[in-house]
Amino acid sequence: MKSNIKDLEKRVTDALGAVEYSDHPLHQILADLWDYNQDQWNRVEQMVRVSDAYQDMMLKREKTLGERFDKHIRQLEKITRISDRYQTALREANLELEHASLMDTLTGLPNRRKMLRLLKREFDHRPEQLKLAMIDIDYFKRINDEHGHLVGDEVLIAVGHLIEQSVGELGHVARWGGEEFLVVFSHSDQAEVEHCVESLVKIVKSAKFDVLDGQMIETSVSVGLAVYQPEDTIDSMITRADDALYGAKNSGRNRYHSSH
Ligand SMILES: Nc1nc2c(ncn2[C@@H]2O[C@H](COP(=O)(O)OP(=O)(O)OP(=O)(O)O)[C@@H](O)[C@H]2O)c(=O)[nH]1
Repeated sequence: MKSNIKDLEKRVTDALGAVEYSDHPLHQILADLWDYNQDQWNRVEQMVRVSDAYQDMMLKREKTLGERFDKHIRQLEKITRISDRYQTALREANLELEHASLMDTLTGLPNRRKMLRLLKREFDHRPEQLKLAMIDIDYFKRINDEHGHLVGDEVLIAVGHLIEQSVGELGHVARWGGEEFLVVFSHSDQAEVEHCVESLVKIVKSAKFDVLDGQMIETSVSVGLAVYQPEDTIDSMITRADDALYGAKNSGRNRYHSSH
């Protein structure tokens, strides 16, 4: 607690009794002591001011650093979000590409590539269950020649749908190429498959396709059926289905033949 000089003088005078304080030898010593204390006090005050200024500066610097850190974090978050979006878009584009590369753009059916994959999988797992039906539209060239290519396309699409509907859950249908379709049956017995193929031939024959130019077009299909044999490979099964189809064509079309 800092004392006032007047208090001090009074306390000293009181302590010395009647003696006049200003004449006393202690007067100068106490005055010097007072000056010395005052100096110390000023020094302490100055140190406190320096310390406050230092703390103030440190707080400001901390704040600036914190703000910069937050800004960097925000930028990082933004970059991460952009990168996530980019990766998702890339994944989706890849899936779309993959899907597009496996589908026939005209009929919307799986294409030959996809069918070969499926065939390989089925062949690896349970070949003894496999039956293939190669289906070809009869005299399709005539439809193109008489009605034009666009009408031919419509007939192709319509026949593809009919085949898909007729086969249903029994098998998988693909556009094999041109006016040919391939059906893979992997879990049905021979009688079931033969019945399916036979009714498919009838259904196409009795259908009337209402196409672009307003005319009703009729057509038919020929089918070659290959049932798995122990020595078969995928290629040999396809060849046997093709041979049977050739037989059906040569026997007058609008029918199915089984390979031997
Ligand atoms: N419109 C259209 N025609 C196609 C397409 N792909 C193949 N074709 C046509 O299909 C026709 C096939 O003719 P051919 O191989 O002579 O057979 P076809 O006339 O059906 O006679 P058969 O098979 O012997 O009964 C050709 O004229 C091809 O141009 C297609 O995507 N769209």
